[in-house]
Amino acid sequence: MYSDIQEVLFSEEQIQEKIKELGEKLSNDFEGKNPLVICVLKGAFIFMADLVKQIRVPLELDFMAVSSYGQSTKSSGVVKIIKDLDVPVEGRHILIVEDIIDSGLTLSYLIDVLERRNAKTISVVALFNKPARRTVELEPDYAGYVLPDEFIVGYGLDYAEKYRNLPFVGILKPEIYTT
Ligand SMILES: O=P(O)(O)OC[C@H]1O[C@H](OP(=O)(O)OP(=O)(O)O)[C@H](O)[C@@H]1O
Ligand code: HPA
Ligand SMILES: [Mg+2]
Repeated sequence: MYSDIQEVLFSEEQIQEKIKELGEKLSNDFEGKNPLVICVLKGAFIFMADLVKQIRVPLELDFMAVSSYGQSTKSSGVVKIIKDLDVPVEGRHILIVEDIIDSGLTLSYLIDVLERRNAKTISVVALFNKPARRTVELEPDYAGYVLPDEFIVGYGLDYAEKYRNLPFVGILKPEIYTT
């Protein structure tokens, strides 16, 4: 598994440092709002777990599973809801927790769904941002690291469902996905 990685981009320690900063900002901005924090599965599961521990105001959690990449390193362009939320979002302050914004298709689809369900406010926190690949205009309200135009894995992010359990984030060797 480790030998499939070409380069480590962000260590476990660097990621935790960034999450602390994000948690501090979010704690200030969501004071008194009892936000519904939505984890976009599967990719965001580790980020969500680490982030909420750094948000020091009352909040509620829910989970939604969406998928558009499947076995590929490029978006299929079709975002499918695999698991929907358990609770209504009407009138709620929503914080969407994403691991990565790449083409932007997943988030723009999710924001549209939540707007139609009459959420009061919708904010987005994304640990990684790959602006070079955007096909729809969209920026996170809270952003961690900007990425080069490379396919990354680890810390929840997969290629064909593998590598999610790497504690760091790295660039996958191109021969892994081109063979
Ligand atoms: O901005 P985009 O181009 O839409 O890419 C970002 C989305 O793609 C990945 O999900 P994926 O469809 O791979 O599902 P997964 O989280 O289960 O891996 C990732 O976790 C984001 O949710
Ligand atoms: N890696 C893993 N999953 C992804 C990526 C990426 O670079 N972009 C969108 N989903
Ligand atoms: Mg994926």
